[in-house]
Amino acid sequence: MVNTMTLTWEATREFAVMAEYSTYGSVVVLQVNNPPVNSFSYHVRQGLVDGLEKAQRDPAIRSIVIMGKGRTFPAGADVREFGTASAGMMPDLLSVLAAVDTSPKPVVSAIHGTALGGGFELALASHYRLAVPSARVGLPEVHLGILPGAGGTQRLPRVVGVKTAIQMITTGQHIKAQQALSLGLVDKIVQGDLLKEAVSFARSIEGRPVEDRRISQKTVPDAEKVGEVVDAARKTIIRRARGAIAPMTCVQAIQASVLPFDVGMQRERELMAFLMTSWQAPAQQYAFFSEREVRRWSHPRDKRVNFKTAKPRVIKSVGVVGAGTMGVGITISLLQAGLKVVLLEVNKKQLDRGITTIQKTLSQKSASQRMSLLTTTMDYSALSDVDMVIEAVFESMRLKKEVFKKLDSITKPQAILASNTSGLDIDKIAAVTKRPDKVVGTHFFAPANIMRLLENILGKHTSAETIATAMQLGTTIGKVGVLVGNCPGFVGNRMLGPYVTEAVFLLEEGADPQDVDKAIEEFGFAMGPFRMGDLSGLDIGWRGRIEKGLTTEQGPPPATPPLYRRGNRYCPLADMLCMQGRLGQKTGAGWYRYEPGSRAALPDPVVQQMIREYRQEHGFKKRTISSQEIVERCLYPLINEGFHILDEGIAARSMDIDVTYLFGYGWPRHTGGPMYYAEKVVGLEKILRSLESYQAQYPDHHYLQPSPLLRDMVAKGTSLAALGTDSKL
Ligand SMILES: CC(C)(COP(=O)(O)OP(=O)(O)OC[C@H]1O[C@@H](n2cnc3c(N)ncnc32)[C@H](O)[C@@H]1OP(=O)(O)O)[C@@H](O)C(=O)NCCC(=O)NCCSC(=O)/C=C/CCCCCCCCCCCCC(=O)O
Repeated sequence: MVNTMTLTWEATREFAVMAEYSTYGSVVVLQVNNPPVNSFSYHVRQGLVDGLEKAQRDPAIRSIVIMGKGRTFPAGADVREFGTASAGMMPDLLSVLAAVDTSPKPVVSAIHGTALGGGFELALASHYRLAVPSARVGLPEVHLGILPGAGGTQRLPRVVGVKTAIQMITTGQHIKAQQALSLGLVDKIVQGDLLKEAVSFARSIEGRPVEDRRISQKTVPDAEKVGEVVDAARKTIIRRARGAIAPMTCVQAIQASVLPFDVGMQRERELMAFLMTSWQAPAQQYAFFSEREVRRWSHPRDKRVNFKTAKPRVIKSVGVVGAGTMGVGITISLLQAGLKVVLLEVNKKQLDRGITTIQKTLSQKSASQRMSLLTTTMDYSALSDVDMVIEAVFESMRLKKEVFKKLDSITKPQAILASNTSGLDIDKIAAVTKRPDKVVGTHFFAPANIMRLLENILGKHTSAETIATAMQLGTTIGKVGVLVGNCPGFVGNRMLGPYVTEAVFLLEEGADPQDVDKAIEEFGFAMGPFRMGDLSGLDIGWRGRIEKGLTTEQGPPPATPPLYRRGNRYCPLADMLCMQGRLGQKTGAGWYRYEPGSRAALPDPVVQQMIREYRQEHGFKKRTISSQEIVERCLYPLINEGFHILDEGIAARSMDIDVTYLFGYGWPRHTGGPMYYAEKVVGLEKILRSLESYQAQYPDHHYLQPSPLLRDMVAKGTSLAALGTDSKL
């Protein structure tokens, strides 16, 4: 704890600057000035307490307004301070809010931008709340692995009731001003100049008693139903949490809001301490900052490939080639961002289907405006004037080369040509054009209008300007763009290879698809590998293996040992399903069976029988495999591949890999991503020893062979953070 008496004049001046004090007659306005989001770092807290004390001392002051300067009302605690000495320095946020709550002079919070977390808790501790129509409020702490620990779990239910508070806090949703007004969370929506309106409002309530305005003194409206409400919510919250502990801990804190305020606050504090000291909170905070940090991209291949120096081209119109699932999803994303799109599809039926889906998906309100940005065509010459083309045709090198040749001859010379390939060699595609510097991979994830990840692939000749443009496009359309290098499968799908391979080997040894999926889903994935395969279509992988010559439509290539391909162990079970026409959900059967019109994966005795016969034929003895082994056998080889990827410079930093998995593959956020999980949760040495031990048992499973980088890091005690290029430098 720091004794404020010892602080220098310099520091005192800093407090004042971070919470500016101005008077308007009888009204004091305290404006938080801590760009970019006015978070409550230590100096802001001290500035607010100083300002409040000064206002109380001045008899001419009769009311106080708190606002944010610049783009927003405070967006919460300064998360970068968590775990540092400044976080514990007094005054803490709780004492700032206590000073607001107990102020004898009325305090008005005037909200613009986003009042989030501690920011919204400050507003709830105030006696009145005003908001501009575009403002949003919410308590999103659950996404950072914590709870609203500055009274949010106690004050919110006193206004909206336990049921709505549970809903708001466990989802962390942001609420628009109008809805906040109808829930009683703001008192008035003000148009025009917020400062002027807030000062005039503050004058209008001067002299009124503040006691009945204190939310802390109210009781919870649905207090008598608390047990019932919690019981009803529990199952859904636990299912949605997928192993994250924060959501149910938030509920426990909200439950305490029916107790006297001080008792509830004490309970909130204890539960906050529990979460703050868990391993999940730092993991989720790492995920929050990594999502933003990947915007500061660079690549070891070329110094010019760096966000600081590379300038993007301006993109106003985009051509999309292919109106299949991916092309349609990409088109919707582009239209929603207000870009002009020319959608090309050579098959008329497919084009019509695509247009119908686009129309249905765009929100009713803006559909006609967005649709006016769309031109559809079957003729390549309609692409002659676009600034960029994204090709989204079937995943075949031959077809992609054909399309790129056409695009190269038709589009203007400065147009950027992007391929939505999920793993094909971007250099080979670029090689058929006369502008390889303007060719880039833009790997979207299905459904492309929903999934946030955009994996941007840097080819051998891709220019810094081209990659900057692809990264910028991602931001424009609301994606999280990650820059990666070119290799089969890039980062995401390359790491998926060992995961899926090992999952299928587990079937040989005794597991059923549902055993593997259950263990992986209990770990926190939304879907295990077999349910995921059925959803995406088993033919995608099968076609890929056929293209690589690993199998044929009729079975193993001639003169191939059944369980080996090119010297590596191979399990043909997935190929066998495809040969029977079991391609997943779309054919009503894959690893599971599906009732017509249902997506529920049902264990299928036919598959179980097929696996049994296969084990018998190849001499595998069924054994019981624990969930722990399933998780380790599937996830450690995936992580191991991440080390190969770092070693080869395909990803510049481990956080690029983590963000890829968090936003593209449903890796559970509370574990931080595969590389973070390996280092901070399990420990690199344990991962290495497990791989070594499994490799000793299965010497011909080549994915179990530990990466040289992993071995080296364990030997030297190096950390992943020390490996990455510090893009901020
Ligand atoms: C919507 C946003 C606010 C803005 O979005 P956008 O405009 O897109 O901008 P971004 O790119 O997201 O952000 C711009 C930069 O700002 C950085 N940023 C954003 N928010 C924060 C923040 N809260 N802290 C720090 N930095 C922040 C961001 O990284 C960007 O930086 P850069 O440009 O990349 O460098 C959006 O940003 C957003 O949603 N932000 C998060 C909002 C949020 O989650 N708020 C809640 C924060 S947590 C909180 O408020 C908690 C309050 C309770 C504190 C209780 C204290 C008492 C505890 C007592 C118990 C003690 C236990 C002790 C146990 C122990 O340790 O012993």
